[in-house]
Amino acid sequence: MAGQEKTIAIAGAGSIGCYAGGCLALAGRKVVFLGRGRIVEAMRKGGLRVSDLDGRDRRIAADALVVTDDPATALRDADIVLVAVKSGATQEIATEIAAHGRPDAVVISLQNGVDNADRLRAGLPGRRVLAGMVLFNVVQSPDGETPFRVHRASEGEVMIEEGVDGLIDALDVEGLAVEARADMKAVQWSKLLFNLNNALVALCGLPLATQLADRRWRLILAGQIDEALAAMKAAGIKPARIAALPPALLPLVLRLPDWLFKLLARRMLAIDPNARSSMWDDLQRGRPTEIGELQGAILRLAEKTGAPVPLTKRVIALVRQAEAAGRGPPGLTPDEVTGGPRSA
Ligand SMILES: NC(=O)C1=CN([C@@H]2O[C@H](COP(=O)(O)OP(=O)(O)OC[C@H]3O[C@@H](n4cnc5c(N)ncnc54)[C@H](OP(=O)(O)O)[C@@H]3O)[C@@H](O)[C@H]2O)C=CC1
Ligand SMILES: CC(C)(CO)C(=O)C(=O)O
Repeated sequence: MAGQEKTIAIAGAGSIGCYAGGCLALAGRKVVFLGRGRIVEAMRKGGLRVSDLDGRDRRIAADALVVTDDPATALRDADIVLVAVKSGATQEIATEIAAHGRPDAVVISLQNGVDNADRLRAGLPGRRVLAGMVLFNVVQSPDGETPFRVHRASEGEVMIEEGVDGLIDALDVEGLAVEARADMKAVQWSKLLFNLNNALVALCGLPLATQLADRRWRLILAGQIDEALAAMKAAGIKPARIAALPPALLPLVLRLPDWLFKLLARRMLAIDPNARSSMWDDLQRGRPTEIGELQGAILRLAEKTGAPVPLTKRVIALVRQAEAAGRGPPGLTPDEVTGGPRSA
């Protein structure tokens, strides 16, 4: 696949889709954004602003963008389809790609969770579907800000399953560091460990940097990671190393006192002060969350292996309650999440 002339469709123009698509468009790639309502309207009206924590800040005028809410228009010419919808919309987007996409297009899931690429494969038999994983956070501008802005709020790469020649050349551009991996299942399980914090951020409502700097929250995250690692071990799953720390050391480092954690985990804490988590975005907008794909994946492993996951179950229940209440992030304290004071 020869990179530059390929047409890239962004299936789900939200935080990740607009950031990835924005970087690709700024690098001269042909990009078509498939989105919905609020964001399509904002991009058509005011274009797109793409910024990051390294100080890059670029704008793409509305008339230089191809933005549509029509799947046929977005997908019919695409050589590469980057899927960036939330997990709950995977089935629907697979149906749209099956109906309107080219049979030879390469479809890449950029979604969190361990099952989305497999779901796309099931909905797109005979098509080339690759797993991908985004390791950074993206913050969207508040409603009404013009132009609509997506800001990469932390460091990190995009990892994509290896196997298609020229794909990395087509996608690895300024602001979007893309790397091919042979072990994407293990990468997905490893990213899931980090994503266990999405629910805690959603439940407390604090910015990610503030929440992670507080040991009481880190103890809860460490407890969830302990449960997840034990369930993975019982199921024979070995998460990949995707960060400076090997997965097995994460709980240990998270349990360090604040001063030592801040010293050792500088990269983890190098986050824009406004960044929260994609699950916080969902509660904030009254949308269903991905709790069933994140903590839910650990619960399913536990049910198969018999590994005990009481904290995981409690976090799932609290997020479900918040979804049902529909009043946004509930602003819980660490004790309210655990059901009482917690020991180290
Ligand atoms: N945000 C982040 O920082 C990170 C997110 N991720 C993962 O990336 C994935 C995408 O997350 P994120 O970008 O935050 O999600 P967003 O909700 O910001 O973006 C998804 C967008 O897709 C739109 N959409 C859904 N279905 C369709 C459809 N059929 N046609 C057109 N548009 C559609 C949604 O519209 P509507 O809301 O109207 O349904 C929404 O605007 C998730 O799996 C997430 O976990 C991974 C790393 C970081
Ligand atoms: C990068 C990270 C972990 C940021 O919280 C994320 O994946 C998300 O918000 O979904």
